[in-house]
Amino acid sequence: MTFTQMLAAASQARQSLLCVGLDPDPARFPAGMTPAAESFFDFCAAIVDATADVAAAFKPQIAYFAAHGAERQLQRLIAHVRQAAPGVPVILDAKRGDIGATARQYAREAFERYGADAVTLSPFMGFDSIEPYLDYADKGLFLLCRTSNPGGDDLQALPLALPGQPRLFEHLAQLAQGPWNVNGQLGLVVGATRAHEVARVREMAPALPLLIPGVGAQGGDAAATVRAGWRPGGPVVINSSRAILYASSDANFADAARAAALATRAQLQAALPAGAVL
Ligand SMILES: O=C(O)c1cc(=O)[nH]c(=O)n1[C@@H]1O[C@H](COP(=O)(O)O)[C@@H](O)[C@H]1O
Repeated sequence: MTFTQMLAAASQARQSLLCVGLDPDPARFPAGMTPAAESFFDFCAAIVDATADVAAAFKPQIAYFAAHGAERQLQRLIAHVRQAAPGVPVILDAKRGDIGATARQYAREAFERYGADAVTLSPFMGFDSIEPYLDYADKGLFLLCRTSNPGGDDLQALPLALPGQPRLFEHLAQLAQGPWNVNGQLGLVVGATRAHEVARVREMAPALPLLIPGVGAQGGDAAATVRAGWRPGGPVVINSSRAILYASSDANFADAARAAALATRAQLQAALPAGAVL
């Protein structure tokens, strides 16, 4: 099964477009939970258990683990997702990008060490920095395209001296939809804070899966994002991390996370066109 098929099956089974982001910040752990390495697993596993039937995907952000030496906890967590939410894909958010020889090591890290189903990549170094990941033909590769942060404008919005003068992110969407997508593994990251550009990316890349972060804590418009990005045959998965993880800082944090995830899923579903089938 390819990553895209896996994502579609999970999205259909859970009637959900929601990706639950796993960004464990010890400064925000609930009362009574220590910042010890084990807590990274305990906290995230509780969130996974509470949202296992709501999430179409989980997206652990590797820096939140690696910065605290908690890589083993990330490995345990991904194994836990397999048990608690079978069939739900894990998107490892690593935003890697390097020369081919080094990229090969990053690919091995994502897919062999962690066993992720997909990874986020920075395409800034060009196609040969993506190529080593293509050897893992059943895995998904989400290329940063039009990111949610304000500084995304600095480079991504620059017009290129190419026919039609596409902006950098538009050109990238074309490459990912076309010549770079040799195994059909590519998807794009587009920020929910830029709903009108989600629509533009969808126009340039009608069939690619879109990973859309930026709802919740970053204030993106969840409904506008779905309307702009979802098409039959053009899947989307919309990530929310902090708004779910830290919905409560008390002992009831997992129940609060579940409530936040259910509310977000409902909001995303309500924005689908009438008669849409996931
Ligand atoms: O690739 C990403 O996931 C990503 C791309 C982007 O453009 N913006 C963005 O916020 N992200 C990630 O998505 C998550 C957003 O977290 P919240 O703002 O807490 O929902 C973080 O893990 C970010 O690193």
